[in-house]
Amino acid sequence: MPLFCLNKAKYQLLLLPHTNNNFVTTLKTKNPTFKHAENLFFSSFFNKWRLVSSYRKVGFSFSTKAAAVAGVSSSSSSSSSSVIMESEKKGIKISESGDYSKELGIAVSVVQMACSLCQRVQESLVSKTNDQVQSKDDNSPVTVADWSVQATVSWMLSECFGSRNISIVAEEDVQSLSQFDSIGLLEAVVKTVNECLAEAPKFGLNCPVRALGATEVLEAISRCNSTGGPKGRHWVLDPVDGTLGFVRGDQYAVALAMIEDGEVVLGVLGCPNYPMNKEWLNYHHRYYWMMSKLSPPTSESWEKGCVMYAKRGSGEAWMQPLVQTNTKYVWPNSARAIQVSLIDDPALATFCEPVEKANSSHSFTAGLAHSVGLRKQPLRVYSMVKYAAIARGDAEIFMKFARAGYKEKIWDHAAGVIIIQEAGGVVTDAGGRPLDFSKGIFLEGLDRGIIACSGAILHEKIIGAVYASWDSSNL
Ligand SMILES: Nc1ncnc2c1ncn2[C@@H]1O[C@H](COP(=O)(O)OS(=O)(=O)O)[C@@H](OP(=O)(O)O)[C@H]1O
Ligand SMILES: [Mg+2]
Repeated sequence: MPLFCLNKAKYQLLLLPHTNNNFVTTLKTKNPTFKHAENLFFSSFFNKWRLVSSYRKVGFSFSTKAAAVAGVSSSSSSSSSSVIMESEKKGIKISESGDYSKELGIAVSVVQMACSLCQRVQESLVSKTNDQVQSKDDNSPVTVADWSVQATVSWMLSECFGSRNISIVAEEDVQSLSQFDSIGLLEAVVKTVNECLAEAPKFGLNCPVRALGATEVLEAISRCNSTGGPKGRHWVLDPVDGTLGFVRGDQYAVALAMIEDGEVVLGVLGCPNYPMNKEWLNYHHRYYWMMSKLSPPTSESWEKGCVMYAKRGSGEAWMQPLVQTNTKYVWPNSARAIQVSLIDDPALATFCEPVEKANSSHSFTAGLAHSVGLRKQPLRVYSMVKYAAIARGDAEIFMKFARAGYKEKIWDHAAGVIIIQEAGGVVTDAGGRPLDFSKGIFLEGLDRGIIACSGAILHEKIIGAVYASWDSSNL
């Protein structure tokens, strides 16, 4: 590892991947049940259909195609919102019903803004010891970034589409922030939101005419109190997905999706620390951060950060680099198409899973991996960056098996699922059925766990292994 030879054993240890090899569990194989056969048939049909649409050459095509996906045109149309006017000037077409071009264009700009906010806050967390981390009721750390992103995205979407017309389902609630002993935190959030909104023109959006006050910020956060459901249009936001990764200076994501009549129709995933050199996904981002400080800042090997997006039924998913300081964002910002990996041999495939054992059973997935012949170490990555890794072709499988009783939330999956599907992959529950985003904030009816794969062959193998081993597992 010449890159890491700092002649200090300490550093070599630090640079070890934060993954363990747990390929030791052996499983008793059982015959598939009738339900298994039925679900395999279902998933196989579904997968083949997906596969047919995904087996095409995408390569590195640039801007014009990405622009077409988002409906970019030079046409203008009348609109009362100044933010929309600005978007139109940028070339984002006002969408007709079912087109979603305007929504996609604005969502991508807003996520770019949110990523820039998060980067600033995370830099300050990584470089100093922080007093910006709070405890939520469930003891997970919550940061200024969570609330600030939620306020910013909510304010921007309300400006663009009208606060009365908009339904937003988002992770954070306003309670702990509005308590009297949170004044310092609220001040920090208001400051962070205003700093971010002041930069809106750089992202082709309009900033408020004057800085927002605390009441307006709290209002913007609490406006995200929708519970979604089977009818109508709902935006779904995870302001900082992978809070643990964020506070540890590692991977996290800003995830924004749009659900219409229970179906995810748009997904935007900002991954500010996603390394363009995929090998770095194996390492704790803190070391990447440290190395990038040591080596020249212009070095291409440290290039990181992207926003991925997709629109339902387009059969295409796209990735833009993050907007750099002093650069103006111009849609579609050198977007390039992304596609899932074509590897279907388990021995060559990489599987991802949550870092925390508490969030997914590492021993069960190690057993599955062993039984289908996966040989590589699991890639443990925080947040929906795991979905991004599959969509970009950097890994082939993502598995999550939460403990019994835990209900998965729609904001932890919506954006990632549609991006993988449009990039040519398959996402289902462990019974082979599509995830149901129509039932409110939870993925109700989820069968055991979530399986996302680059293609049908690996997907069928994993689903088969789940059926074969579930009854003997202690899940
Ligand atoms: N007990 C339990 N079981 C399963 N899942 C849980 C659990 N608790 C939380 N969560 C949700 O998992 C989100 C983090 O998932 P990750 O895949 O990033 O997990 S990990 O941090 O890498 O371990 C995390 O999202 P964030 O809160 O945005 O970080 C939670 O929504
Ligand atoms: Mg989350």
